[in-house]
Amino acid sequence: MTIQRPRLLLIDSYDSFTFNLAALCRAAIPDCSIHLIQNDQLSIDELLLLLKSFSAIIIGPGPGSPDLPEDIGVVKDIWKLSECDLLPIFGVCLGFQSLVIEHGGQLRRLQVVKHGQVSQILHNERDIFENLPQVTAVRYHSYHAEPHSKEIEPLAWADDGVENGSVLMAGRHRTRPFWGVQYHPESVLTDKGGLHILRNFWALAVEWSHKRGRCLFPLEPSAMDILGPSWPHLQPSLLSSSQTTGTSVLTCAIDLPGATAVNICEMLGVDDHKSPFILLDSAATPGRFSIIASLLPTSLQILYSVGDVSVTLKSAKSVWHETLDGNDVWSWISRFMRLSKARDGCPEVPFWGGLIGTLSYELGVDSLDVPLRRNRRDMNAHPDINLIYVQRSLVLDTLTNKIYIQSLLPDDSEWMANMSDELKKLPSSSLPTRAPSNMQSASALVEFPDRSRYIAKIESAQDFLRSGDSYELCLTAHTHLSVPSFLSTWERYKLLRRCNPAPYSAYLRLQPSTFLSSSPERFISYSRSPNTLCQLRPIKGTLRKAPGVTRAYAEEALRGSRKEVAENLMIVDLIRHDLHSVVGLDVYVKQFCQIEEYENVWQMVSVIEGRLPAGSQRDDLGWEVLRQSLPPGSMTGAPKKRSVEILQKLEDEDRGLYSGIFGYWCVGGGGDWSVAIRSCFKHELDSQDPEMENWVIGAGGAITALSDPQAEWDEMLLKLQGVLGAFGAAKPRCYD
Ligand SMILES: C=C(O[C@@H]1C=C(C(=O)O)C=C[C@H]1O)C(=O)O
Ligand SMILES: NC(=O)CC[C@H](N)C(=O)O
Repeated sequence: MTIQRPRLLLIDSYDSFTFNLAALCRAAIPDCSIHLIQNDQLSIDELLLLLKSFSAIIIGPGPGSPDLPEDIGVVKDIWKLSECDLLPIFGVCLGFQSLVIEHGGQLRRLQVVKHGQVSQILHNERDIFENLPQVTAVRYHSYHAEPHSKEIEPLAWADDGVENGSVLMAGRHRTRPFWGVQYHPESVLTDKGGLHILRNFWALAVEWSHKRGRCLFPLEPSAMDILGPSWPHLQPSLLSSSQTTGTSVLTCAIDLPGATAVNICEMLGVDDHKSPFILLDSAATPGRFSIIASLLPTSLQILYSVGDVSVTLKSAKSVWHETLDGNDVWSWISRFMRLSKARDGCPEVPFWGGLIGTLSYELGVDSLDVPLRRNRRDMNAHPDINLIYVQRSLVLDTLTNKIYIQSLLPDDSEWMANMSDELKKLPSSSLPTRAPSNMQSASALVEFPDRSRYIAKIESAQDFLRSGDSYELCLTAHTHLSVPSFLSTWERYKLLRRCNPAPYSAYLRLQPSTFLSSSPERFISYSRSPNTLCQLRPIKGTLRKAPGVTRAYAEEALRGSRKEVAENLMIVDLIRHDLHSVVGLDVYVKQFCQIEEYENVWQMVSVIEGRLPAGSQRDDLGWEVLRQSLPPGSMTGAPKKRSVEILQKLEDEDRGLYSGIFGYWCVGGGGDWSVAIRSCFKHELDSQDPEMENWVIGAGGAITALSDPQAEWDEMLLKLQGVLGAFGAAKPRCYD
């Protein structure tokens, strides 16, 4: 007799924590395989045909309300299974609420919603809580369900005191094999109420199935066609093996104490504004390497905007298009990088050559299947993908003062020797950047977001949080600047670098867009294969630096604040989900809510890492995680899809390059991308007047139910302030 592996059906209601639940199930139920469907993917009749092949169903959390068909989908009908179709079911949050209300219970709104809040769970140590004395668990909910019939047996509660009184936290059906919890067993801060509960559920489920004599049928090929492969899985398109062939990277390292990225750029002719220029600048710690491209007239630029059926390729002399032939742009870029694979670069240098540039926020919105605003192409839109293939580069290690001169071109030793000679002639430091004396008189016309409008948007965001549609929303707005163009974009970048030096600074002149960054936030970095390690570093929690605001003060104000930790936790859980969806099980939180110091602010930063099982060969794993994780969770809120839909309505215009990402994918396989915040950008055609330039600065912050609208407005201005300095502008006094 063959022993069947347990097989779970996980129903997702478009949540951003679903793969965390899948990982928890794998840990609790050894060797189980998990098939995931969306709650609107199959009708109940289609689902009934598949159920005999599953050991149990897990119903995940989600935005919205369990009594709205568009939010709950097929889950509503699952509770009505006939005796012969019956199987064990476990519901989490939205799934639990549905269980209770479909068995006579009442759905109610919490008076004080709980998003990312940790509660003590009181229970009677029975059933799924057997052998569990203490449970502290994370809650993400705006509704709660009260059992009004004998059918549901309550198993656990949270005592919310005057806020909400006693709130049901778990229950089971008295006669049918249905269980559920209101809290989130899969959250990283849920202690004991996660793994043990799932294990206890599984023991009870096995016992019930055994008594019933229920046996598991194999999954037929037709069912596999509907369900797709089980999780975790490697998509075949991503199973490319690591090549040992490919271009050989030429590297020459020289010691140049005193050399700066600014000096090197100026030596390379950054002030010639007719051609593109690229600097990824580690202008502050923890940044270490600064990358400067030495571009050629033949350097290839790759441009794409959502909806295009081809990729536009450009060099100084020509423009041509390559059709996507029904494939998506992501696989086009993956293929490009596979064909550009290189070897033998210096292992300690993160970038040997490869793609550098920007990906817009809307590219991510589109990949979530959320509709974009109409007519976005009528304006001088920035391309959604704007990358340059860099074949010659200089990488400055700011720690050792070594410069690596690198080329992917064959027989390029003459260029390398000349470059080395030129670099040795550089003065040993650059002159300090000063604001030009006429800066104030020719200062910028600044159009700030309207305060009362922004506050009204914060309040509507909070309505969406109270109605259960989102747990956190990162609301943002653009500030538009019109400035006389007497200062070159490079001079402006140097001012920004001086006002707000940051680890992910950048000067990217990628026609038609010029993008200047002083970002503190890494989105994702991924190491070279094999055993690619992906790291994401979301920031949530911002505090202005001021006299008396010491590290100890910032620790207390950020790490000691329930509101700030909740904001950060929600994004940590969201990113764990994004990573689990691609890499499978090996995802962990390396750092939780640490305080980091930047030029003008203290920030609270978490670090989440994920790795494929040893031996897996996936050259584009990092790219796949990047693609699945856009837009960055710290810029959307959670659950991501519903939050982005809400933000599309609340915000007035496309975010464009702001909130997207910028960085590189190296021909050796690694990559490093940052979140495009504390930055500004302009389009080369956006001013009718050649004497004027129009710049955009985006800024915003995460709104939660605990947010104070005035404080959120101030936080948005604080983030704006660091960039306004590069324009000789300041926020209006009347806003203080
Ligand atoms: C939205 C911005 O920043 C984001 C929001 C943060 C917060 O809410 O504390 C911190 C860093 C970013 O993820 C911005 O800088 O414009
Ligand atoms: N996390 C959840 O599943 C939340 C369920 C529901 N949207 C609520 O807010 O109550």
